[in-house]
Amino acid sequence: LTKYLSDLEIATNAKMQPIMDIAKKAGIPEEAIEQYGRYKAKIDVNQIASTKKGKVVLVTATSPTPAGEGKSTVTVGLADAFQQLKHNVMVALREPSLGPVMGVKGGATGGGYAQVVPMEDINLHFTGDLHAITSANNALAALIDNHIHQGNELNIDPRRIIWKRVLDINDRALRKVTIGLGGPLQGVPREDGFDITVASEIMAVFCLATSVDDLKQRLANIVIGYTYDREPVFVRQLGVEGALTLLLKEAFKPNLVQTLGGTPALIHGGPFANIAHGCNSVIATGTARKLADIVVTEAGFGADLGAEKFMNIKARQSGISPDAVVVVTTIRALKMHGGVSKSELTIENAAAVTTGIANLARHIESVRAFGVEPVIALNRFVADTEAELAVVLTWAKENDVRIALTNVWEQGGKGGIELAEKVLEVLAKEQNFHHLYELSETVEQKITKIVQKVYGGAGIHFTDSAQKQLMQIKKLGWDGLPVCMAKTQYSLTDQPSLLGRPENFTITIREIVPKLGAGFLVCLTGDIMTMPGLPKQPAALKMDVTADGRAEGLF
Ligand SMILES: Nc1ncnc2c1ncn2[C@@H]1O[C@H](COP(=O)(O)OP(=O)(O)O)[C@@H](O)[C@H]1O
Ligand SMILES: O=COP(=O)(O)O
Repeated sequence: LTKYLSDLEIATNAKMQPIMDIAKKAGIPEEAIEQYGRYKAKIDVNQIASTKKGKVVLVTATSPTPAGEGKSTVTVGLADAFQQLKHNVMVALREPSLGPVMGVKGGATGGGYAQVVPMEDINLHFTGDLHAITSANNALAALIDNHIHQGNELNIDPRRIIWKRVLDINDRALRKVTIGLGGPLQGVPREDGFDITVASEIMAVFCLATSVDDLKQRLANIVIGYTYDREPVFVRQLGVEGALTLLLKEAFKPNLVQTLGGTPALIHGGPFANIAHGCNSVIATGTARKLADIVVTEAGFGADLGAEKFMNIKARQSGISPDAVVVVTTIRALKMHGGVSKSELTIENAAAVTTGIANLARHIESVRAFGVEPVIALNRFVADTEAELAVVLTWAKENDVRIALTNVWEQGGKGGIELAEKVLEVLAKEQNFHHLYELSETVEQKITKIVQKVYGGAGIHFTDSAQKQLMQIKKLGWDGLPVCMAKTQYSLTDQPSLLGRPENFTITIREIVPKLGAGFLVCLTGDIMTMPGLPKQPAALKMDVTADGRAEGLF
């Protein structure tokens, strides 16, 4: 195989335009731009007066392999293709978490010649937003424990605090901890635990808030736990929503960078889609819509996760509904769903593609359940053979689904022209977007609809503790909220090893966590973890800094 440059080498060799030129291209007024060096800036959205509402193209995927199937790559390449076709286009992406960067999956800045740059900055500390979110989350945790230590006026039951600390690193050793040890001066001992920052409700609030004031109100509404009388305790009762907002107000401004093709890109917020809602911030997508005729954005993992939550949570709260949906799939993912082991995914196996295409079919049906027409982006890898590609291209034609063989990783925007043309066909038609459920339906009905119409399963089961939590949620009147399913990304079921297109299965809800600041109920299924662990060979092992100060091993 031809020696391909790494993502980092391509990004490092690229000649970036000064961010002020990118901002000008995007139509952002100078007074709105707060530069962070020559190639990054934060945008004061209050200085953008435009009332335009550009069309939104949501990029999702089929159930992925651990490496991911190319949503970020296709998002960037498709936007560059629209730009080559002379459309006024912007990208809206989530910010990478250091969890996957140092762990299994790697970065989230696309790949090959379809990347956002400067990829090294974006994949590491960027403009500090994730650190700000971590600090705000942990400041709240410290303020809760201090309240208890100083006399516990609110009568908080230390055994029923649901607010956890966070860290933006995969660290299984922190999943369950005991704090306050060492005697009366060290606080009040209790069990605690850490989630990864991108699972924090602060991240969700940050991504769903429409203004600083809305951010503050949402922070005030966060439930941190319950009193000894089982009454909920809100942040506002601690009187710290102002401090938390102060810690977040600069981070709350979306970040402007560029693609390798010079397309303006806003990157802001980064919730995972398996344990959180998986969409970049409303303020970034909303701002991009004010500036561009077409906004290409993505939601995490497969259509059963990020896309479902985009439709039922982000679109419902923000009014930003998709005008087209791109479903990214790959020969390797379909082979995996056709029963091929991960170590053999580069070996030709058209028959396995034929079997695994059932997973793609399921996701196409799911997108159509929301009244939006999907376009398949068959993201081509060098190992793909004509016979394997033909299986998918033929299936799409026989099933009347638009499809484009997409080569943006190798060619940048040029490799996405056919995809852009197919998406433009959909954008030219009125869509009949609708949510999957009404908020007035019961929590059980909402989850059942997702299981049946998106996962393809039969029904749901609540564990005893989840049943008790549901009863309390109903008693407190919180059951009118949408649900945010926390489920494995590998399977349509809650069992990671059940691939392909399982049917007649039940999803088990083991815990329900009310997130009143974000405005949804997180329903944890199977063994999903909100603090992932590092793998045997973390990506960190390949990272280094050369003698002349250059990064190495960043993908
Ligand atoms: N066509 C392709 N050929 C080779 N590598 C690719 C291709 N598309 C994506 N990749 C690589 O696969 C990984 C996952 O891509 P990414 O766009 O991050 O997926 P997702 O956003 O769906 O998680 C990245 O390392 C990216 O560089
Ligand atoms: O939340 C997960 O997002 P990716 O699919 O981009 O890894």
